[in-house]
Amino acid sequence: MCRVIVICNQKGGVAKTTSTVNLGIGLVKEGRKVLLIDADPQGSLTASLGYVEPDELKTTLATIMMAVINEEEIQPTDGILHHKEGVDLLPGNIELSALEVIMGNVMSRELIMKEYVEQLRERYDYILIDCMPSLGMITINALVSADLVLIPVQAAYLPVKGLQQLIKTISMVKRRLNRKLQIQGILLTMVDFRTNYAKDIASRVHETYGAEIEIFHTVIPFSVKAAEASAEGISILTYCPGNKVGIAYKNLTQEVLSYEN
Ligand SMILES: Nc1ncnc2c1ncn2[C@@H]1O[C@H](COP(=O)(O)OP(=O)(O)OP(=O)(O)O)[C@@H](O)[C@H]1O
Repeated sequence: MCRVIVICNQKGGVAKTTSTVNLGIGLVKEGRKVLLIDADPQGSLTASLGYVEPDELKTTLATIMMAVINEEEIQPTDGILHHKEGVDLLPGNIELSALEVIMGNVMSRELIMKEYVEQLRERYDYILIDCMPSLGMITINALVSADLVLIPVQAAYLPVKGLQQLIKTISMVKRRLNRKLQIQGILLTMVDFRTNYAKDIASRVHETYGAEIEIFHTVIPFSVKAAEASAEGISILTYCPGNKVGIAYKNLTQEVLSYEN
């Protein structure tokens, strides 16, 4: 059974892309077939897997969604790239911004991505969708396509307001468009264990949301190696396997796998 996980938070720079890459490749290393979809016009997921000029790619999530809108014939594998670490990637680029505007006039516009993702379910064990930092129509499409939402939260400020908006949007999508949608958990990222502040934020997230939402036991520490790995176009699991961030993503992978049972 394929599981579609959306990595989502409308706050920018909270490690959505880093978590998509390292959880995705972590799952590949555990023998799962994984597709990553870049649903961010910045194309950071695409770039951090080594395709450093996302805007030059011909077939991307935007062109595929446009083909669905125009009812053109597409093969499910069109545009999918194979990364050297064994993960597949449907790239994304700036054309997603234009698409978001065009979609304003399209009938059943929330369902476009789902129509495509459904065709891919039989080919993969996991499909991870990396969202842009906004709750616009592309992100809504990702939530409608998904089974689970993973919410990275940077332990650097108290994210209460932003998270409430996100949780409200997820509940609305669940009520109106995708009844099976579940929040898999909040993932605390970039935690600097040397500071009391980070520890304080972590415990306040537990106090505020712990009763309502799962919080992953795994916490992702802060390390500059995370940025170095993405500049090399590979996961931190391969770039620096013994690094604390790599170890944390391996633990996160095990937690995600434990939901298979
Ligand atoms: N554990 C970590 N320790 C230190 N730096 C990190 C860590 N995880 C990610 N980063 C860095 O933080 C920055 C933001 O991370 P990332 O791009 O994954 O966030 P994002 O939520 O996807 O951003 P956006 O909202 O712009 O799409 C990047 O420079 C990344 O390399």
